[in-house]
Amino acid sequence: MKQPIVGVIGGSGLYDMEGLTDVCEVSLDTPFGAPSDVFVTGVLDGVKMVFLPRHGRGHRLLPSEVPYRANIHGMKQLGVDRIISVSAVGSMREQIVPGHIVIPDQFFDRTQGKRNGSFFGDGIVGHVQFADPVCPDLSRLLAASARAVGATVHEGGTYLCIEGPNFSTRAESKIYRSWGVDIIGMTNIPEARLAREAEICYGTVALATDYDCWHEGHDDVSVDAVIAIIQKNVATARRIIREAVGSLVSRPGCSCGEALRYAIMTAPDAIAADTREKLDLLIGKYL
Ligand SMILES: CSC[C@H]1O[C@H](OP(=O)(O)O)[C@H](O)[C@@H]1O
Ligand SMILES: Nc1ncnc2[nH]cnc12
Repeated sequence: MKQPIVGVIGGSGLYDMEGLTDVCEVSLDTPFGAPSDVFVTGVLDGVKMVFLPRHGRGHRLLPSEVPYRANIHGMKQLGVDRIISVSAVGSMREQIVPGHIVIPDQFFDRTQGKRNGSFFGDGIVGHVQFADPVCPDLSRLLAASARAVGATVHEGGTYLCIEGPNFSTRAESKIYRSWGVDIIGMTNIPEARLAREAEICYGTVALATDYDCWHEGHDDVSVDAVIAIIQKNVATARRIIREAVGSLVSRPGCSCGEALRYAIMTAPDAIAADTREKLDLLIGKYL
């Protein structure tokens, strides 16, 4: 049975993985361009790991500039079957206090079309199911792991993804709250879509860093406030990952690994050879 290979995509404040043994830096290219940075591979408590800082080391890439397709394709090339995303988010609810952990189970897309959230196109059409955008098994494990390390964790919740890079206006923030969202960030939606198309389980550990700008009793979100909370809590995120990795089972019950089985609309003989080659790693087994 295939042993799990766990990918971690580190967000704001998480630019490396501690505790890995057999560490290697892997620089790779993809049919979708260059990833955010080199991938760091290694072993954590006996489990193979692949780490990538989403914004690159030194935090060089805007949320809209992150090469999401290359990042997920690179993870797939390295055999990753589960991705843990770590992200800083604003809280849209009083009870989600900065420092708390949220494991979202829904996303709401408010990006503005500047990112490519699909591997399909160029003569091949596919539509994956996305009603439940995160892996339920991985997310349950992440929530249990967060509890196990003593974090205050909110299991479930809707992550609203804005384009950024600026934070929201107060009017936007109040309207988003009226929509019933729980947290706000700028990065997770294209990743989750692409991970589903790549048949990789995806789950998010969201660290609440601020109350955005809707809360009259708190300062409006600013980078220095976000960084201060992340610095206090990044160790918790690392402990959650370690705890989760230690409890992984090799075969989850979810259907993420078969997301493309009924998704491809294009007749196999209508797919051009170069498109077929470009997508071979993702769809080859179905053609
Ligand atoms: C530094 S606050 C805004 C920034 O932080 C979040 O990034 P990530 O999801 O990579 O942790 C948010 O989405 C913004 O990109
Ligand atoms: N308030 C906020 N809005 C968008 N992204 C964020 N990341 C952290 N806090 C955020």
